[in-house]
Amino acid sequence: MADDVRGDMTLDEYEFPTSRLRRRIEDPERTPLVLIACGSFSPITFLHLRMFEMAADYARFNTQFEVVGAYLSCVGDAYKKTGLVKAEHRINMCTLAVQQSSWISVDPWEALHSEYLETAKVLDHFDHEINEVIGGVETPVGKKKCRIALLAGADLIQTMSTPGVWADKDIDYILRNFGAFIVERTGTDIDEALSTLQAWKDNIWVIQQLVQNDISSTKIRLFRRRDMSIRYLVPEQVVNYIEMHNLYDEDGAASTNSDKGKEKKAGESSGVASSSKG
Ligand SMILES: Nc1ncnc2c1ncn2[C@@H]1O[C@H](COP(=O)(O)OP(=O)(O)OP(=O)(O)O)[C@@H](O)[C@H]1O
Ligand SMILES: O=C(O)c1ccc[n+]([C@@H]2O[C@H](COP(=O)([O-])O)[C@@H](O)[C@H]2O)c1
Repeated sequence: MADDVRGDMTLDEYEFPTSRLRRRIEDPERTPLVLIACGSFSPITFLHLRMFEMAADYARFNTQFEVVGAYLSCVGDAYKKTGLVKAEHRINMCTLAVQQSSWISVDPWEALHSEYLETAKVLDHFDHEINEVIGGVETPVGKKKCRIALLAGADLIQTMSTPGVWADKDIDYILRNFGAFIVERTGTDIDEALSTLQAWKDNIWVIQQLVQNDISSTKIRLFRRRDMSIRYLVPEQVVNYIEMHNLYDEDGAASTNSDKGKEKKAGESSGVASSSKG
């Protein structure tokens, strides 16, 4: 049965989405892996979706893991980041974006909370639902617990070495118990980003982008404000949703916070020509 995931649902109506989670693996040598991408997704882009495919290929060719599922978890409105539209819209856009995927799900649990939830708590939630409630996955040698791992871009892991962004105990907790698959990102020096995280290097897997893709949600928002096309940068259903709800347009009515201040920086780096609107 399809999962019921709607941006306007409440926590009381929430059920953990399981329809795209594979319940069995055939190779007894492999460890089942579930990838969790945490972020704003304001809006979700094709690069966010590509991250899952890149990580699955990486895991298959370079590790003993076997991917059995993946989740997008949108941060809640309390995060108050620049350009964040309401969680309701972000959940709906993510749900539309993964409609064609057989293995990527959207879990609205984090975003349905009115208070901010640290990523360590979000990963605990997945561990609880998948390994305690469901009990892991079947293998020819009995049930195995899944490895739950964070999937993130290099910029996110870099924030772990920026003082004051993450609690030290959370970095240790996440990288010791879960680990992270990190996708290279233009503009972030991966060696520098990892230099302070050497204690957990065995739990950090770095994925090269073989086709460099520098899409960012910031640029999508910027294009919208300048009345430029965002088609083929985000899934078609997401384009339609953004247009139907007038998201990321000039007045930013649906936003939890404004994008002011980010526009110039993003415009400079993306080579976007100034328009009369910009
Ligand atoms: N072009 C990219 N290359 C690698 N990782 C990316 C890229 N775009 C986003 N990510 C990763 O996707 C995750 C979710 O990111 P997020 O929602 O913040 O997107 P973003 O495009 O970075 O957003 P914004 O532009 O609003 O800061 C993060 O781990 C981020 O590092
Ligand atoms: O748990 C933390 O302390 C923590 C500190 C910084 C960032 N995060 C998470 O990292 C993600 C960053 O998303 P973004 O859009 O700011 O790149 C988002 O899911 C945040 O909740 C989490």
